[in-house]
Amino acid sequence: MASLQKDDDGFFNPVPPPAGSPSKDAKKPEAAKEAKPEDAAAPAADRPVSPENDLVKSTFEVSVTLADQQADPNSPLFSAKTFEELGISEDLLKGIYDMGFSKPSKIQERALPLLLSNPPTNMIGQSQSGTGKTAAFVLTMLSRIDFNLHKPQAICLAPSRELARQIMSVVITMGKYTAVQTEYGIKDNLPRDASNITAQIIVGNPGTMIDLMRRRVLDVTHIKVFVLDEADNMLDQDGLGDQTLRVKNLLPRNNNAQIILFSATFPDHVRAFAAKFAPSANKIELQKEELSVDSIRQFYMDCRDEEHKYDILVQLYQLLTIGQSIIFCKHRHTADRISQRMTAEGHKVASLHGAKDASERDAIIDRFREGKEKVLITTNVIARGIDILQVNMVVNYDLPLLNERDRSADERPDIETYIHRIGRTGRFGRKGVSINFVHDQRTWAQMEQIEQSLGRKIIRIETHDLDEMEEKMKKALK
Ligand SMILES: Nc1ncnc2c1ncn2[C@@H]1O[C@H](COP(=O)(O)OP(=O)(O)OP(=O)(O)O)[C@@H](O)[C@H]1O
Repeated sequence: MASLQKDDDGFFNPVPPPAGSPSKDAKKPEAAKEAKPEDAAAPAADRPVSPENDLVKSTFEVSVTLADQQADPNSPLFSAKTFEELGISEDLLKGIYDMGFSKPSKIQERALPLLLSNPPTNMIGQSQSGTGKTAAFVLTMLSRIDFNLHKPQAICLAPSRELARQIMSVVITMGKYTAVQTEYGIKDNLPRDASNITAQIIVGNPGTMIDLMRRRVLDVTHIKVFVLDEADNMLDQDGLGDQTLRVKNLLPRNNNAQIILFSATFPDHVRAFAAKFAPSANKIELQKEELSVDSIRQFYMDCRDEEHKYDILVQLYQLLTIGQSIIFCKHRHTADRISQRMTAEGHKVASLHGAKDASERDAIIDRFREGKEKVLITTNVIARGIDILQVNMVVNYDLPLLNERDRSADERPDIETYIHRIGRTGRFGRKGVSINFVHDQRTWAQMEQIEQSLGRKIIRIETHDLDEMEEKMKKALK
């Protein structure tokens, strides 16, 4: 939890367009309405695929089945409708098709008509990781603002700097046929003596947003839409809850902004607060057993001790670098130490956490996004929201525990953070693998609790049999 709170810092760096960002003249795919499997592969073409490489190839091939998944009523990617039928403006439709989207996902199909209807109604929306929630709230912000009014009209808050930058890149890409103007509410983006923000959409972190509002750099008189991405985390009293509430309380008393909360998880202890925060909201909820995505195969490896965990990670290096991988540790110093050791032993890895300065953080995530680094060793700082399609493996070097959120002695696993961490792979129908390292009775029991909570089997992989390991991975990614 500590790392999540400390994310709201650093310097502004321009966001590179997301990998595979649209070409200027791109049009709606001809066969969008009746996408054939081959057509569906187009959105994934941004990934650096080497055809001679089995694992990457199989990950690539899975995207070919996207059209099938979007036609399966049981899939979270299913939709019976087209984007045209959801009431989206022409300019925004062009932006969407430029991004290679041909059909909405389930959450987009269900949420967009509710989000766009008048009078505006609040929304609490839940959908599995990687199923397209960002597009739903970004399209709402872009649909509701008056482009002729040069005042802030939509605020979007996210828990980390990295996620705010990613959301902004979606706003810019989707809104490229509109006259939208945007500004960051992330630390050190604006000079201290900045005057009034005239941009319409502001995306950032709550600490900086409070500062901008208090200093009246951010005039909130005209705010019509207020979005919380990763809303359960943004509202959690053990997380960013206080700061988020302060942002809301700084909006004018009579302000009727549409409040939109999205997340893949809404644990019981934040549900009541969420309902108070977004009164009379339309609600889209998941059942407990729907929380984790089928396309992510979950494994565990039984290590002897802490040192053995490191050895196994090194042995896994070849598999980790076939696509891209994210390794989650509990502490920043663990992430740094592993990264330094592996680097000294000749492996190419990067580490990212909240203690690094912001310009460095931006450079590290950008390099990873561009595929220049293949292995990223990190903390919970990027457990949520980060969308990098080519990530096909996540390793929980340390399992996430509740005591990282509330600094208590609570050694139970943090199920929500686990769901978000493994959700960095298996994005929008792609296959992915997660591996948990356990090394003693305690961590074993914690993993069993995760297994029980999610109602899913976590499969053992032997630590001494690299061939078996590779075999299982290949099968999982097929
Ligand atoms: N309709 C669509 N067709 C094809 N791709 C889509 C569509 N909607 C979203 N995507 C892509 O799916 C990926 C996942 O979307 P997004 O990041 O919005 O997921 P999310 O639901 O917010 O996940 P998380 O809970 O992890 O934050 C992105 O790469 C996005 O561009």
